[in-house]
Amino acid sequence: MEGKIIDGKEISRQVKEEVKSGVERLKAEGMTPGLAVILVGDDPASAAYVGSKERTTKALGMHSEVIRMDRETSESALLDEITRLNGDPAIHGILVQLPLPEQIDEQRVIAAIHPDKDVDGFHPENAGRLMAGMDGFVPCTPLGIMVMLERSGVDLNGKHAVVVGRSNIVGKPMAMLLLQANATVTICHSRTEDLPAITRQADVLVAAVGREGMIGPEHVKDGAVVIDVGINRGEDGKLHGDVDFERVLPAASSITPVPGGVGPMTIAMLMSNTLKSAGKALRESR
Ligand SMILES: NC(=O)C1=CN([C@@H]2O[C@H](COP(=O)(O)OP(=O)(O)OC[C@H]3O[C@@H](n4cnc5c(N)ncnc54)[C@H](OP(=O)(O)O)[C@@H]3O)[C@@H](O)[C@H]2O)C=CC1
Ligand SMILES: Nc1nc(=O)c2c([nH]1)NC[C@@H]1CN(c3ccc(C(=O)N[C@@H](CCC(=O)O)C(=O)O)cc3)C=[N+]21
Repeated sequence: MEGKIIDGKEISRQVKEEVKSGVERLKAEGMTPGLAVILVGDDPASAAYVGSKERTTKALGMHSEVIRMDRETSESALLDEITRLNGDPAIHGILVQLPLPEQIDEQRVIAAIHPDKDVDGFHPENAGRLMAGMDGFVPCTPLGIMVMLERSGVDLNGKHAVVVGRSNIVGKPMAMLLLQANATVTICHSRTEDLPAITRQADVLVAAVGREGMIGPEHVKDGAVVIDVGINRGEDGKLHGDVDFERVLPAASSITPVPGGVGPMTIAMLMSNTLKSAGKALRESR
């Protein structure tokens, strides 16, 4: 049983330590990495994530700017703010917290962020770079999962990885990274027929759906590695994953918990991407 639960909190702590050292090295060269986060509206969950990003940014010695905009903000006012941040030399990363209110077109907003400051990796240029195997920003959640797998000694070479979910921010980039690591990859979604038959083939199963406990023991092969991306607020007021943790645990060779799994890695990789952006800006200024 020992070591079976992949400790995302601990691995994220290590990544953040490494980022902190990198920030100190850049500062010694006169460069302070800066991250801007835009929050539109006052959804409590979004506000909590933004608060935690702000605290972490500062704790690692980086410059943090949080822009809070009214729920009724127009798309053009948000685009103006992004244009200003695109031109601000103190800002190396721009994150617009999703979801956005319905009067604002998410795709247009994402496309307005300069690709070199797109630390979320959501811009179509960065999505294309990932698909083409070129350097660029990789979305933080799938990138964090790759770091967790590496540091837990999971070998992906030739293994069957099954990703449940095909969003642009989690499922699709996750599948691409697993493919790059030489896994054989299957992507499942809401139209998939006989989901358990496919997920039971997985050596590595990634659940990124947003339905509490939808992955049960009948979905999991003995000895599989199970990664739970889902963040669902349960009726008990607590956070739950997409995986029915207690019932899947016996079959899994290793498994990530919620909370304390993928979530903390997402923030750590956001910090890592911001450091990477600032490092690139410094090199290009020379
Ligand atoms: N831990 C973290 O850091 C993060 C966690 N999350 C969490 O991860 C989860 C997924 O996020 P996100 O990708 O943005 O969500 P989306 O809602 O964008 O995507 C969900 C995906 O799940 C698929 N799906 C829905 N129902 C089923 C089903 N019954 N069987 C199989 N597939 C299904 C959908 O299929 P279709 O395309 O056909 O509709 C879709 O592709 C959420 O709980 C979210 O909160 C997200 C980001 C970061
Ligand atoms: N532009 C944008 N980029 C994002 O990366 C982004 C976003 N919008 N919108 C929302 C989702 C969700 N997301 C999470 C980040 C951290 C935790 C996290 O740290 N979770 C902790 C628990 C936190 C708690 O207790 O509330 C954990 O799982 O242990 C969860 C979810 C980033 N997202």
